[in-house]
Amino acid sequence: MTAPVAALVVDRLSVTLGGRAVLDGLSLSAAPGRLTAVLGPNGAGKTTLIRCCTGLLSPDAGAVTVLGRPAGSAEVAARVGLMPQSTGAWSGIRAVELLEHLAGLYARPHDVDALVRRCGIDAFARTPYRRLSGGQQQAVNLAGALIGRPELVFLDEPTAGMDPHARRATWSLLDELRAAGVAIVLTTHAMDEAQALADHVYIVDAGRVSVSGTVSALTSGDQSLEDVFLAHTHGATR
Ligand SMILES: Nc1ncnc2c1ncn2[C@@H]1O[C@H](COP(=O)(O)OP(=O)(O)OP(=O)(O)O)[C@@H](O)[C@H]1O
Repeated sequence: MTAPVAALVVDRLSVTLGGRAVLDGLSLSAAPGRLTAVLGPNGAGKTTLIRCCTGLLSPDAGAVTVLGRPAGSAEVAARVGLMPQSTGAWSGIRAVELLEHLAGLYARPHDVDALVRRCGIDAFARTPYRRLSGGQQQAVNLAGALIGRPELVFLDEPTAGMDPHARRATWSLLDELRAAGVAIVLTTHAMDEAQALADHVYIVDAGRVSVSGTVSALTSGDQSLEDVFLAHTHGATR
């Protein structure tokens, strides 16, 4: 059996911002039907990595290949989803209007009503975005990332601010996406989340991968994933 083609290949990526090396030769990959977790302390470079992978930022060195094409190329833009940490000010638009607008950008989008129900946002789908709670905004942002049926989706701390019900509902949605063959790249500070969801984990520190592997390989012996994280990263934001 041949190995599945990688959905994402990040090859020795380097980015300098404000005179500082934010990414420093970082390499990783992600496969279809797998959830890849990128963990790291505040300021480790996770969001910068996602910005490079989605074509929002050009690296100083290295390459990112997304679905077989260079990151940011027009051919793959419609096949990739992004849930950023913050969407900025959507302001007065209602969730359902936002999703209808986004659906119009794709050739084969999900049905908005069905996605609204599946993401548990029906109760507040007609509330202006700025009036939503933090966790409700996260749920809308997740729906926005999925509306175009992406083959590869980047989720930057998708469950931050969600209550345990919403978090578990999101986990089950991610399981469904994975089973449907979607490649999921997720960042989180919740070690239990990474432990529960990830097929493969990359722990990033100061812009490079300090250790990687499956959860079971990383946590062999008595170590929890948090122990491994603490052992392979530095505490202070630099
Ligand atoms: N435009 C910029 N100019 C200068 N420095 C920047 C810029 N954008 C990001 N940085 C710096 O790059 C570093 C990495 O930021 P990044 O947002 O990628 O971290 P992160 O791993 O996502 O952190 P967190 O877990 O807190 O979200 C930080 O120190 C940040 O201050």
